[in-house]
Amino acid sequence: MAGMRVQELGREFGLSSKDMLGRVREMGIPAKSHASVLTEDQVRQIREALEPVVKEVVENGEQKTVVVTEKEAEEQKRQAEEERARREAVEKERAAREAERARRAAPASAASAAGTADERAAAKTPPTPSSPFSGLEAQIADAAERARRKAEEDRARARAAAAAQAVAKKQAVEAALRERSGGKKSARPAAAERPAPVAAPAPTAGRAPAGGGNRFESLLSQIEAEKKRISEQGGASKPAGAGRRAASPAAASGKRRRGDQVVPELERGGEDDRYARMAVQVEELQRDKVLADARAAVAAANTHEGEGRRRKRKEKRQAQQRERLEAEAIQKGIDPSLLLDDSVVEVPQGATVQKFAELLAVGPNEVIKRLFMLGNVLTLTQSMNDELIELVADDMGRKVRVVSPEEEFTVVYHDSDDELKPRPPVVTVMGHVDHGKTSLLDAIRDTGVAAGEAGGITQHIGASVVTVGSRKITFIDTPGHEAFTAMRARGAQVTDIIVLVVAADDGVMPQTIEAINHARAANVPIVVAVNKIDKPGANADRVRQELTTYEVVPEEWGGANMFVEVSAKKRLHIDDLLETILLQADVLELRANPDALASGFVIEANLDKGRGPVATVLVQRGTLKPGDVLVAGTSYGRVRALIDPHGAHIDSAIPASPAEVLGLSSVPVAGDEFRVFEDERDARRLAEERALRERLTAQDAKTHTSLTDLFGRIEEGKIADLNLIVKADVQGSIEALRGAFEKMDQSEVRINIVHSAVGGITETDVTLAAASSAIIIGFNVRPMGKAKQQAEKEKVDIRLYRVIYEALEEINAARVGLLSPDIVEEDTGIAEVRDLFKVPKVGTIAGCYLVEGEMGRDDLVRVVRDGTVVFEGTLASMRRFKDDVKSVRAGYECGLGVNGFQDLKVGDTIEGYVKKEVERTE
Ligand SMILES: Nc1nc2c(ncn2[C@@H]2O[C@H](COP(=O)(O)OP(=O)(O)OP(=O)(O)O)[C@@H](O)[C@H]2O)c(=O)[nH]1
Repeated sequence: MAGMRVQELGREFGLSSKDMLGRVREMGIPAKSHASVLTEDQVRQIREALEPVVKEVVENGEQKTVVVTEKEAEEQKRQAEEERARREAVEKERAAREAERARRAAPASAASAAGTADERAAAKTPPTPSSPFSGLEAQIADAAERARRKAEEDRARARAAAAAQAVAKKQAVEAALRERSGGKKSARPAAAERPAPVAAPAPTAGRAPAGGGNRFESLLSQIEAEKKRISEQGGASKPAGAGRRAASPAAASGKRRRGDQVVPELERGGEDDRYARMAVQVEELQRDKVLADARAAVAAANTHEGEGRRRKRKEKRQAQQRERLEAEAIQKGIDPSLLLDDSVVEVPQGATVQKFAELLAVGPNEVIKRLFMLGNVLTLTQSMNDELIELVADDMGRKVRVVSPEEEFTVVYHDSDDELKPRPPVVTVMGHVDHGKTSLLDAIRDTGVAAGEAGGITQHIGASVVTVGSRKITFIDTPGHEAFTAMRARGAQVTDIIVLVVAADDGVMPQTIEAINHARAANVPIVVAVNKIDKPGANADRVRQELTTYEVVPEEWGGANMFVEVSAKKRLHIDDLLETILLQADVLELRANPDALASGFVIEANLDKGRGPVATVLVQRGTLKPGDVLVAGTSYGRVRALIDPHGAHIDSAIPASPAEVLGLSSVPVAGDEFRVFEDERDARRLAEERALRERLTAQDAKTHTSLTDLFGRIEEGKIADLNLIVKADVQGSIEALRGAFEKMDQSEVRINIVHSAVGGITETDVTLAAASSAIIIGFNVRPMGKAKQQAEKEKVDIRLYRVIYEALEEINAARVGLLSPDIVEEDTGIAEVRDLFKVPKVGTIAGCYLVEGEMGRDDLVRVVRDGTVVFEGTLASMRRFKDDVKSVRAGYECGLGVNGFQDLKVGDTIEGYVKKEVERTE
């Protein structure tokens, strides 16, 4: 049952809706009206409270449910009073009527003196009326009156008896409570004060019906006396022997002492104990209610407080976790929302199908099926690449985040101020070709050696350390921006200062500018070494002047760059340069924590025949020692030996120190980060996962950069360089293109011409393009041999142009994602010229063999000789034997004439093509 209305419950107890509502409210149960629905609990509570005080009484042969409370008892007394008054009035009236009847009957009795016994008997009962009808009426009225009176008397007696019993029981309750409440009170001679014993009213009541009219008087007076006595007694007993009277008898009689709850003898009392039970129950109810309220209040307070505390703690923990995740996400360069979203499942990079299924709690078959639908047939133990992981998850409506091993093992170093110790600067030398980078490094090393390392012969390990007084400077041996960029591309930020070498006789050159750009991109300060000042044409000021254009401004001119004029060849001012580098280092306040597990970058690595994989590492933090377990890229191992740039075995390498490391499992790559692990297993795991990832990346790399997706890739940050292989019919085109690129803004994407040459596009070009993810640009050249097929296979983008302008425009557009719709030249057929015929008035006709496809009469054609397009135009004629035809298919011979081109040669190819506009997909 869902609930019950107040009125329904009232009906159950024989109470009016109003009464029931009052009771419900008294119990502290909120109910607005009689129609309010009570919950099951509330109904149970009300029943428990009311049932003990509900008593079945029999009245006039009918069963009736009566609920009695103290108030009702008083009401009953009041009614008894009223009844007594009414009865007195009735008695009076009856007496008057009797007198009247006697007066009327007097003549009749004289006339029938000799009447029968029946008549006498009749005369005794109803008075004889004056007329036969009036007599009968009087008799009927009399009989009715008597019956009514009798019923009233019975009712009054019953009420009086009930009231008397109630009083007696109340008294018994009082006595019982007094007894239970302690010896002192029970010792009071209360009984002696009582005018009548407890049981007295009952026999009185029992006698009542036997008596006449006055027996009610007597009974009621007894009740009254009893009431008064109880009132007085109750009031007197209250102060517990103090002798004080209660303020009012009603108050005294209506209250109970605390602490007296259960009166077992009364509990057993049956119907007669109604009053007592009621009193006890009311008290119990009140006490229980108060206690329950109190308990509930305490519990609520505790719960709220506890809940509050718990909630606060939970909230704090969650906030901390959120902050930590956010910080981590920012550190790792990922979207924090992915880390914070609980529904995102983290899948390690290169996870197998089985692992993926496990992580997503789905059946492996389901994954395999979806992979199959996506065109990838993978088995349980095969790895999924990032894209597949995301695709399949997306397909399943799940959110995943591919976690790279790097990310998994990413550590955030926090060194306190006192742990940081000054460290030497790490310097890279950059500059234009032949401006003297190598010479300068040699000069510096010589100077350094001369200054500190007696007899030391610097061996090439990728970096060298020079000593200047008590200080050291570490130089990265590989000069030029290629190595610097390659390192940077791998995330290696090893250089603190760049020494920009500018030949004083040559001035600022393209690679000088590139070097400036790289330095700026890496946010590394530049110290300018104006070299070759020994040369006759040297003009250091011109160099200064030119560099200002690129915001490299000498300090003496108010700029931020220190300039030193040197001669690497003559070893002039090398000391000054070193001092200046140290000054710049001072400005940078370079510091590192040497007391930690070592980490840094690989500067160089190679496979030594005798020593196995050898890596030169630059320690950036901590101290590297032999025996350390390190991971460098996909390589890991225990450091078997540490060798310094002088070839000496050392037992530690501190921050900014280069050292050769022996003992690695494989050869790492320059720019790889290295890290010492406490646990060799972790090291192996990270290395293995990285190796796996590399293999997957290699698979992915099949799609090389193309102009179409160039912008997308730049946007995604996947590429920062656009590598080009330029093939042209003449050298001039290449030079013109190179010049044009140099003028282009290369701040977003740097354009590198990886390779350039005159001639058709060869398979070697395609291989090189695939290796360097380059785009092949051809000016008036065509792919030769199998180059085209290979390019298709390797997904190398080949772009063919006729003029430089077209190429520049398209590259520029591609960089900003504004490539116009692609006009694709779709090859139709290729014909080989095998013979030549001179036809009068028509010109040269080429006897051809269709080697590929199907060429149409209206196709555009180009004449290609040694991979170079020698002519482009349309066909003048297409014939098979003597007939003009619309098309010729592969395997057939035909005669082709080219409009406006007579210079056809045997060995040329005539390529047919059509132009088609293709919607861009990006
Ligand atoms: N007169 C003079 N010649 C110098 C000086 N420094 C270098 N050279 C010469 O310039 C030429 C190029 O020097 P390198 O040190 O090889 O220049 P680089 O920048 O390393 O050249 P790449 O490695 O090709 O980029 C050599 O012939 C040097 O001898 C100098 O201070 N004075």
